Amino acid sequence: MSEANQAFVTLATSDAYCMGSLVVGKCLRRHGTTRKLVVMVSPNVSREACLSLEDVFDEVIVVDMLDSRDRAHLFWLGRLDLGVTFTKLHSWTLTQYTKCVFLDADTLVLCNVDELFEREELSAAPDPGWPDCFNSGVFVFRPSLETHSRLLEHARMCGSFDGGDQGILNTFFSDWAIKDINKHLPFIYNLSVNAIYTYLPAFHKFGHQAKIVHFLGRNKPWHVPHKQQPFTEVPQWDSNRNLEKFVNLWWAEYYSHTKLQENESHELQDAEPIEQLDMLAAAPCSTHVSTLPHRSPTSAASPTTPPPHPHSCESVSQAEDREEKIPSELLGKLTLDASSSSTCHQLEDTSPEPDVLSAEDSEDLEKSEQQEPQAEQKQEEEEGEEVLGAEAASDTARQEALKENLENRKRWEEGRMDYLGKDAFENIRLKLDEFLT
Ligand SMILES: O=c1ccn([C@@H]2O[C@H](COP(=O)(O)OP(=O)(O)O[C@H]3O[C@H](CO)[C@@H](O)[C@H](O)[C@H]3O)[C@@H](O)[C@H]2O)c(=O)[nH]1
Ligand SMILES: [Mn+2]
Repeated sequence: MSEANQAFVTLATSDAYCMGSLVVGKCLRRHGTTRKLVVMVSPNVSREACLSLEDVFDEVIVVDMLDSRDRAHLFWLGRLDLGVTFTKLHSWTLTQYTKCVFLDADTLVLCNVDELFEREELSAAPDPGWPDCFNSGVFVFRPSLETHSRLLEHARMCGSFDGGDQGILNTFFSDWAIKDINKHLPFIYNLSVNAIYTYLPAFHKFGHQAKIVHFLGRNKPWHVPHKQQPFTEVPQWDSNRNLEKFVNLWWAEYYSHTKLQENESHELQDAEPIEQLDMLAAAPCSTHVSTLPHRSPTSAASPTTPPPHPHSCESVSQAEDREEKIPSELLGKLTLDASSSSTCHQLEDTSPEPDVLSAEDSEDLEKSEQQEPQAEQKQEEEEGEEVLGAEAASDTARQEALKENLENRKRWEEGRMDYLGKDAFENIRLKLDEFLT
């Protein structure tokens, strides 16, 4: 089978996710893939973002946005924003290729992974949350219009149990868990960063073999301000330091040159992943990564001096609310309209609302929507109460605790959250859960 008919595919439906797609393309190039690189973008993605992607990808293909609008299930997933992942199903329309490997925009490829093309549809790694399901951030598939329409029909008839593509794909390729072990990709091809927290000993033992890291979950590397020190406040968290290395590596890829100078030395060219990580841990955050040549040798999308991070003063939700944009230094001035609904194809009938949106679900959903700000406030109050209640010993301690609490609050209000530590989504969710039960 010809390698020319095979491609890596990724997807971005916003300029923020384009940052991730750009990194996916850059790291695949740098590790010398022989396959084509394709990115699907939705029509609302800015021209500047598309131009930047064109420097790295062989094809930038505009596809209609598909949104499940299945808020009930997305609520349980904790990610109301993921209805648009239905757009991933359009990957099956890329019939100019016979076999493809899909990579989420929040993945980081650490070495050459072309061997994935030896696998068959549908090969994927287990999901860390429910290992009998596969994670749809990395999977091998065969484009086919027939499969595409069957998938859409399946979505329409059955909906998705998580409101996103992963739910549909798992019920469509429902024998994945038991039928053929060759379709189980090793976890090192889709190492979710939360596994660093949930099974740190395994990460110590096997982490150095990782080939693709997946920043699964609400927090993405582009939310962590470049050069900020989000990890130093909890130095005892070994897992955070590991995560920091991956995030630094992601930024190094992001700022890497896409242009190859003849005979240029390649600082990080295809080194062993763990060596790269060590190097990056020691190197300043502005480390530049040189890339391998690709089809556009005269283009240079990245600046030589890294621009400041665009959202260093915003919370994840603030940033998401107003649709993040790629740094203008990199992509020029952006004029992204946050509302993409006009170009958004909904699967109106897809969401099995009458069947699946039980009264209880709706109530919970409404409750969460109404109470989120209150919950946040209560969280702050509780934090204060916990701290204040714990001391009671001396006024000085009380004042210090109060001061710290106020500082935390100020940091939060200024958008300087510790996303990967105290203010991690998991911690906030715990507080919300406490509040809601
Ligand atoms: O606004 C969005 C949201 C997602 N995506 C694309 O869809 C992918 C999946 O979204 P992501 O935020 O990466 O989801 P995860 O945190 O990885 O969550 C899990 O759940 C999702 C919904 O089922 C699956 O798509 C993921 O593969 C699975 O890992 C992204 O990487 C992008 O390629 C966009 O382009 N725009
Ligand atoms: Mn993902």
